[in-house]
Amino acid sequence: MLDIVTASEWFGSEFGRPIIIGGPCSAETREQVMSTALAIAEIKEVSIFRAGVWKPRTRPGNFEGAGNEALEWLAEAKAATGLKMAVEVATPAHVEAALKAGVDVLWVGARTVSNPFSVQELAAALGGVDVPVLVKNPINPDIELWIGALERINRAGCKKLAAIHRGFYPFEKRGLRNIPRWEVPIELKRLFPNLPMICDPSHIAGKWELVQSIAQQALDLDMDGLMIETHINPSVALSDARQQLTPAQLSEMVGSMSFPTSTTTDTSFARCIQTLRQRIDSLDAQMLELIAQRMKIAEEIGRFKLQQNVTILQVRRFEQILKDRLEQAEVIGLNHEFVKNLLEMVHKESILRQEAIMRSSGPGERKFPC
Ligand SMILES: O=C(O)C(=O)C[C@]1(C(=O)O)C=C[C@@H](O)C=C1
Repeated sequence: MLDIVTASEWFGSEFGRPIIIGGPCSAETREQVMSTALAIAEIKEVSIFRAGVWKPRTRPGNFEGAGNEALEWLAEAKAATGLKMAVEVATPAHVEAALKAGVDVLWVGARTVSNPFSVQELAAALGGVDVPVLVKNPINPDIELWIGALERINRAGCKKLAAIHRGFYPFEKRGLRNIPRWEVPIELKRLFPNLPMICDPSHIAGKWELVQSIAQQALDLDMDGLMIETHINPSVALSDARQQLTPAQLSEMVGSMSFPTSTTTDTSFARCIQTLRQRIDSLDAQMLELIAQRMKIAEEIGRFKLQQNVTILQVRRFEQILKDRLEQAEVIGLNHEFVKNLLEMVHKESILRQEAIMRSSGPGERKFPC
């Protein structure tokens, strides 16, 4: 369990869903921070300005952030725009410097979250701190590590918590920069329904032109906000140049997106969805009943195999099943990958049941080849 307060209580009543965070990957110069912040402040939906001050880079020799000096630029941007300021912290010294400079929101990056030692040190530094802390997912889709970081920070006394989904490391570099694996943030939402979930479509997309469709997908999946990298002139950005939007593009994007709510008071919608859900309930019940019948048959086959000393695995038969069912799937409009996964799961369960039958056979019941 996480002991958290809702996002609407973070900064007073005017603050809430969706939480839109915009700003450059890195704070590079005073001019870049000020011009980006002033332009972003014109977009009424954006309430928080983000900028990396200390940049954890994969390889040495790249721009590693402007450091403490950038905190002064952020303080100036905050005074000029009224936007809340957010920075990434990776060490207790970062936490101390950021809070001293009046930073309003801290986030913990994917690499830091991947290391419980670092998270524990950060948690100790965050003890009793009242600013919101946003916890990015770890690099690999390890939900326990993500939950562990949230718990460590929460146990230190931080109640203004949110998670950020920024996708997971792809072993092959093609298509999106990070693999979304939407099922992971969905599972986190299921486990912690009151934990705000913010999506970072910039890191998932890796290219500015793909950011909007990922952002829309996140909102359709009931995420509570977006963190979008925005730079006054992305072509000269010192980090993540390819995935940053201009403030004008951010404004257009936010204006053209749909922000669905998780529920509605419309009574005809409620009636329709209730009828449709009842049909789904009934079909699910039939589906499970059919799977149970199929398993009983697999067990019966297992008992014959035991008597005749025949192997459980029948590759040719399973291949034939896959081929036939996938042909049928295509005709009736079911996704190939989905049906293949489903059949593989069903086959695995059949095998487990037949193995249990073999294991429970008494001595002498099993023949051995002569
Ligand atoms: O046909 C069989 O021999 C079965 O035991 C059934 C079944 C299945 O579940 O479809 C299970 C295991 C075999 O590898 C092939 C198919």
